[in-house]
Amino acid sequence: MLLRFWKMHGLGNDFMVVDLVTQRARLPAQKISEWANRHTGIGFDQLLLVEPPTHPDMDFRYRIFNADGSEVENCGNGARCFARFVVDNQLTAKRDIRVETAGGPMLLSLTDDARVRVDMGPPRLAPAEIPFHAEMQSLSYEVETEQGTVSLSAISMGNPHAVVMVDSVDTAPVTTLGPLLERHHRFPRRVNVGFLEVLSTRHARLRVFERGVGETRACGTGACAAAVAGIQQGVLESPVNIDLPGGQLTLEWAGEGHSVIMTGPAERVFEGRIPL
Ligand SMILES: N[C@@H](CCC[C@H](N)C(=O)O)C(=O)O
Repeated sequence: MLLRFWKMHGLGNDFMVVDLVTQRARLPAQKISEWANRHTGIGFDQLLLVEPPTHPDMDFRYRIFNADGSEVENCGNGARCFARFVVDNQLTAKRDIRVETAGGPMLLSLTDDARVRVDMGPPRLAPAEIPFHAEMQSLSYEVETEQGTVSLSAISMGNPHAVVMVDSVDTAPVTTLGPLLERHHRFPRRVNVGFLEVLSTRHARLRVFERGVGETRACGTGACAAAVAGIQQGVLESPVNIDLPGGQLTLEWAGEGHSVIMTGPAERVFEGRIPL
């Protein structure tokens, strides 16, 4: 069979998006990592599946697979592409779309300026919910690594994130410390690692070493986690603009118990069919 898909991206974090509402397919992990390959496949950071909901109050189920084939709980840039995909493919006539993910429900809304606003739900800060091994919840934790002791915040946006404050993202050890922390024993389900440089209370820069992928051009959930970490530590204020290598996201957060709101673009690159 030929499987129809769209190639999309949100700030250069790129996706293969497959409609499993009108098509039926089973996609083994090995197939996903073959297609993710940038030399011999389609090339993408994540595969996004659009499925019918399993709960009556939801519009769709949204599933996410990293380039290594592992299924994960959430993807923020993908959520914006998901909204654009279901609207442009006329899978819904709604402008406010409720989706279920393994990381919890999300509300996706198309804005008048062609961007997508996502209610990502509240961040989870209790160590057991991240999951992260720590005796008690704290704004920052000291973690021992082969590169010395690293001070980081640990936050779940449905998926796990570590945020490390740096003086400059240009010189931050993204590709050396990133993989060490990704597989650190204190993060039993591995972790996405963000390096945050604060420029002012409303403006920051971020690079993210993503679990199951490596450094990407942008990470939506990583930007949410970085905004939460910065606001909690009193160095950022909501709303905050975060510059990633692929472009800018706007994040809003009113504090513990409130949802993080992320706004940014979602683009279609091309559509295709691939043998399954
Ligand atoms: N690119 C994403 C996050 C994708 C999942 C992540 N790599 C994980 O393993 O949790 C985003 O935009 O949030």
